[in-house]
Amino acid sequence: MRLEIDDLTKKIKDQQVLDRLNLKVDAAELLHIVGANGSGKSTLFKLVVNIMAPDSGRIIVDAETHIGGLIENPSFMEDETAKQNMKFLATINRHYDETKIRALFERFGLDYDNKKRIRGYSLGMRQKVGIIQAIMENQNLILLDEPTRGLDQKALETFKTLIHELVGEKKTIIIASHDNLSDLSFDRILRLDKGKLAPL
Ligand SMILES: Nc1ncnc2c1ncn2[C@@H]1O[C@H](COP(=O)(O)OP(=O)(O)OP(=O)(O)O)[C@@H](O)[C@H]1O
Repeated sequence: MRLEIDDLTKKIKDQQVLDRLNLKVDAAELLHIVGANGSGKSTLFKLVVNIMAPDSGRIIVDAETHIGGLIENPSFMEDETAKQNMKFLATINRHYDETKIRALFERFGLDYDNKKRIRGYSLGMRQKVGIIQAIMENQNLILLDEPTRGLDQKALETFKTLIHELVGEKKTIIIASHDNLSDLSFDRILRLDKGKLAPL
């Protein structure tokens, strides 16, 4: 796993969202990026997963980096079930591990065989499915944008336990949020402000 960001710049509609931003992430690091609404957290993640192009600067990832991401509101095929969505998403990389996914659904109190369409899922349920798809293929760089949004207390505990397990498995995890998630033991906390990352 390697992630290095050099002088990344992105303007959206005349707003300088990212301004020569630099970041070097260590393998197995648990990193927290804190930023106010609109500070550019989602934009940064979109650039890292390459669904948006920077104006300048570069993002270096190596061939061993397999990224899993929950960015903004997780989007799914709304008229399909959770299982159909997971199968589809995993098929892109041919890593469909039903036993693992089923266990993750159970931990979050979701029924993997529920025939309900994703359209009928609550915000918290969607968020859980979004977290699961970001980790279900053993991804080694996990980007989570406001992952705790909509989660109830029980789901929050499950989420924290899961993060600790992933840290134990030496996964590199970046969590972006507007508030501080103080009960996760982050290796580093950075603030995104005025387009740049700085120590909190
Ligand atoms: N598609 C778009 N059209 C217009 N403006 C956009 C678009 N995407 C992002 N922006 C603007 O870019 C800035 C950064 O947005 P971004 O979503 O990256 O912030 P964020 O830190 O993730 O915010 P939040 O915490 O509210 O999710 C905001 O000012 C936003 O209004």
